[in-house]
Amino acid sequence: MTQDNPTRTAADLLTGASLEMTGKDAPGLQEAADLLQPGTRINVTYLGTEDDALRLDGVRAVRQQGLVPVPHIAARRLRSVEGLAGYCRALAEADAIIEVLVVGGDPASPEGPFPDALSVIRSGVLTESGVRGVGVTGYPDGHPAIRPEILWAALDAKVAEVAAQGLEGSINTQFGFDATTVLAWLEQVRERGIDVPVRVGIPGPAGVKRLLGYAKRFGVGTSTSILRKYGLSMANLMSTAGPDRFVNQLADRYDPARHGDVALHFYTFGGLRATAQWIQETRR
Ligand SMILES: NC(=O)C1=CN([C@@H]2O[C@H](COP(=O)(O)OP(=O)(O)OC[C@H]3O[C@@H](n4cnc5c(N)ncnc54)[C@H](O)[C@@H]3O)[C@@H](O)[C@H]2O)C=CC1
Ligand SMILES: Nc1nc(=O)c2c([nH]1)NC[C@@H]1CN(c3ccc(C(=O)N[C@@H](CCC(=O)O)C(=O)O)cc3)CN21
Repeated sequence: MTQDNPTRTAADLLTGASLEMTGKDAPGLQEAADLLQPGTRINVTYLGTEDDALRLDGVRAVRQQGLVPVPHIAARRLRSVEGLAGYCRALAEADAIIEVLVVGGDPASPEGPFPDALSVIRSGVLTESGVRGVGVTGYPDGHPAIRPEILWAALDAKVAEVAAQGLEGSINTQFGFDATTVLAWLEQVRERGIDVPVRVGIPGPAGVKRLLGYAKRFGVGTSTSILRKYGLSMANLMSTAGPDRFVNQLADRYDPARHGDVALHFYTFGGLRATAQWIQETRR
């Protein structure tokens, strides 16, 4: 430990952490809200299994709790420009168009006019709706269907476009289980000259079976050694695994000079209260 690189604790790193929910988690948010710091950002996903009405339920629930909604927009799921504009209008009416996260979207081919996040940002619809901040995604583990050089080029282009529109940029990463991979990826991001804040995605405490299922679905690395380091037991699928070790490792080795502005983002996978509780206990 040197004076210009003081050791951080997990509690330090948890300041300003954000959480993620789906539209149907709206009732669950009520049970978690009392555990969250005022002003906590809550992302509301844009799943193919939900519609705008359900997503808006989630967004409104966030507002009702005095928290800050960060709605997601999945480019490839949008059917039309009007559909995007309509969703943005509804968000504005719900006083929820402060910051959005634009993701590519999982459909193998686009369902409408937007093949990627960049085309949504370029459309100008977001700025016309009054958005001030736009987040984009990052992939410390890579993406199963997209080559790394494509991902890096897309990241450069999106961050540049967001800045050119005078918006506040940020990067939200896919969840992962390996702090070493995340730190190496952060160094690469900064070496490219990208200096926007990064929210490092991690799963909240959840059942092992569920975590592994989502990891497989989204192409997140789960080698035996990574899982062991994370503290997740493959031998006990019925157990629960929390991000304790991951967050401690990240806090130990985080160096602002090399990794830049970093916060944490929790994928709650249906466990909003469990995650909120974990954050509260770890911040103590
Ligand atoms: N929270 C969430 O919902 C998250 C979703 N994702 C998913 O990761 C994928 C990539 O997203 P972004 O980095 O925002 O990409 P992007 O929109 O910036 O696109 C980057 C490049 O990959 C291509 N691409 C995008 N999605 C694709 C797909 N599903 N299949 C094949 N090629 C695709 C695009 O055409 C473009 O060339 C998307 O499928 C996105 O939904 C990733 C992280 C979190
Ligand atoms: N490529 C990619 N696509 C995504 O859609 C995606 C990611 N990555 N990374 C993580 C986030 C978080 N995601 C999710 C997906 C589903 C639930 C969810 O709550 N699902 C319900 C029902 C699904 C089930 O029964 O399996 C649940 O109760 O778990 C939560 C977050 C989707 N997300």
